[in-house]
Amino acid sequence: MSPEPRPRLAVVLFNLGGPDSPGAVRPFLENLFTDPAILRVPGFIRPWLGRFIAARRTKAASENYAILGGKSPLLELTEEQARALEAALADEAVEARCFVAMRYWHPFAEEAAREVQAWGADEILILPLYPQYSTTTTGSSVEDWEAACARIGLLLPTRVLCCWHSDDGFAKATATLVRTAYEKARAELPPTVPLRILFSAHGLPESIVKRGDPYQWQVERSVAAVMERIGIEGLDHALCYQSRVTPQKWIGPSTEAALQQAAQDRTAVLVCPIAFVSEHSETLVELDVEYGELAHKLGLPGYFRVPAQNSDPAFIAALADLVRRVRAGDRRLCSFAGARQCPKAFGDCPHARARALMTGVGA
Ligand SMILES: C=CC1=C(C)c2cc3[nH]c(cc4nc(cc5[nH]c(cc1n2)c(C)c5CCC(=O)O)C(CCC(=O)O)=C4C)c(C)c3C=C
Ligand SMILES: [Fe+2]
Ligand SMILES: [Fe+2]
Repeated sequence: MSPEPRPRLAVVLFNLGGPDSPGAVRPFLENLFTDPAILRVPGFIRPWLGRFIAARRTKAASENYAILGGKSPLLELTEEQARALEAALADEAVEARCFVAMRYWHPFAEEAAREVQAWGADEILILPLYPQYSTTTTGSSVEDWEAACARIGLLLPTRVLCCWHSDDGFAKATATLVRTAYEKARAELPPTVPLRILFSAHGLPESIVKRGDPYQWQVERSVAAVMERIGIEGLDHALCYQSRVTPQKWIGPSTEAALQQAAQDRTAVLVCPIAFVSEHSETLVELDVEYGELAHKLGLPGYFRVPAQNSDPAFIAALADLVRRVRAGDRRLCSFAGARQCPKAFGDCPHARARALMTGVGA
């Protein structure tokens, strides 16, 4: 007798996406800057203002992607994570397959949703590759996914993992990467030179945080969780924010200011990306090239970087564990069935409040 077929679980990984050729840079930026979660201006101005900002940003962004061979490595790396996660979930009571849905470039949510439909999934689990919830990232992708599913008539039981900023597996895997890089940097530095861990997160306009976006608070929680797992008493560390791309006031301190502070303190730095789990232009160009040059100009006694998690086995195991726990209904995770109901487990996810503030709907 052949065994009962296992129910099919589609795990959908959300990420931001990036251009796959030099010609894609401008339309990718147009998609990004016309997203109402990113450009919060009245709807009638957004299309032209978004396109205008995108046009102005195209040259600088193209120069960055040119360093990476004219395209972002994000899709390839996210696909690798998807395959590794699938392998880690191979022995489950469900048959799990991972799909990638990007927000601003291919494969868009609708392309991913069609693949899920064609595969014949029985249930869906949304796993954003953003550890911290922001209305500009996970929030925007969830809206986009729901709209895509409605368009193609994909109506399946769906669980959404809202955020995993302090997850034990994520924090431990990251702490191991930090410790390894720390020991390597320490070995290269003279013993008298101090070394500071600089956690660098993607910035956000301050107005978005003031309207209730929980991202900054969750980033702080991630830093605390990783530091706790590193477990070395009194380790010098600081948090800063990179990638400001609009003239408004963004949350700080900026990564530039943190490097200036390190120069004043005559300390070397080990930069650790804390809001990205894959390498892309903001790690490989902004951190490695631009801030590396700035560190050199400022005369820092050393500049090192912790690699992003990518498909690090401990990190993939942490993602697999999250998938299992969300399916099992672990109330300690902030997951929800249907984007408009967040249980605010542990009271530590102000995500539902953020949604209400953004959309006027909800909690
Ligand atoms: C107002 C603009 C932006 C906000 C707010 C923002 C939030 C935000 N973004 C990420 C993660 C990524 N951003 C990436 C690229 C990217 N982001 C912006 C603008 C905002 N992001 C731009 C204009 C770009 C394009 C690159 C550039 O012009 O410099 C990427 C992908 C990059 C790649 O190489 O593929 C990621 C990932 C987070 C986590 C976040 C807020 C929490
Ligand atoms: Fe961004
Ligand atoms: Fe939530």
